Amino acid sequence: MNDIKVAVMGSEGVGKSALIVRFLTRRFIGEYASSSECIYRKRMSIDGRQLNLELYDPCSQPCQGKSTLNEQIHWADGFVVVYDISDRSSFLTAKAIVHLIRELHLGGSKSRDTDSVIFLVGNKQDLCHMREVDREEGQKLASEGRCQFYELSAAEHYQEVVLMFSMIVRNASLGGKAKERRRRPSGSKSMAKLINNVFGKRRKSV
Ligand SMILES: Nc1nc2c(ncn2[C@@H]2O[C@H](COP(=O)(O)OP(=O)(O)OP(=O)(O)O)[C@@H](O)[C@H]2O)c(=O)[nH]1
Repeated sequence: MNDIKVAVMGSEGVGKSALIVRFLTRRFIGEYASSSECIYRKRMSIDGRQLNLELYDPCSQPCQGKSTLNEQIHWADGFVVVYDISDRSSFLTAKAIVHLIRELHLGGSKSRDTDSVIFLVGNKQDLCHMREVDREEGQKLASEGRCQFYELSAAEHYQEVVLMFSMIVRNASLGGKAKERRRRPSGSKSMAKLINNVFGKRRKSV
């Protein structure tokens, strides 16, 4: 079965955990523990193919064994880069992350193949009365960084969140890195071991 690894990235408090929990459990809880990083696992069927999804939720606060941004980028097949539409500084962080992913993961590749594995997400759309980042700015960054763009609310939207995650998983499964792993099954085992060593973290199944 195909393993697909998606990292959810962005600055503190933008709603990374809220989006993941919404996708995995349908619920919006309101407060989420953020003292440890973790990988959530889920089996999915996309286009009739069975996939094992691993979703990485980083820890914004200093914590033991914390992986670096570079490690997260090298680990993942697909990226959800989140900012909060009511917080401009989170948008600037998202911008820096998008550029870093393009440089490190995609090696500056101009191939169309790589265009669809970064999703830029403006979260907390329900706070549009406190908006600090215009939708057009998000769209502009997405087109510069060749990302897909979504504006949504983990608090209020369920279908949109599910659609967004389903699309990134689908695109990541078709991307170059996942394809390469499928061609080299023996390599994938040792890679999984290596990743476990790097992250050395608890895994959750939902
Ligand atoms: N209004 C509103 N609040 C949200 C939304 N998504 C998340 N929040 C709130 O934003 C706060 C931070 O959410 P988290 O999911 O913990 O954010 P995070 O990015 O995982 O934060 P760290 O783990 O600290 O990096 C919480 O109080 C959430 O309830 C949203 O769509 N709308």
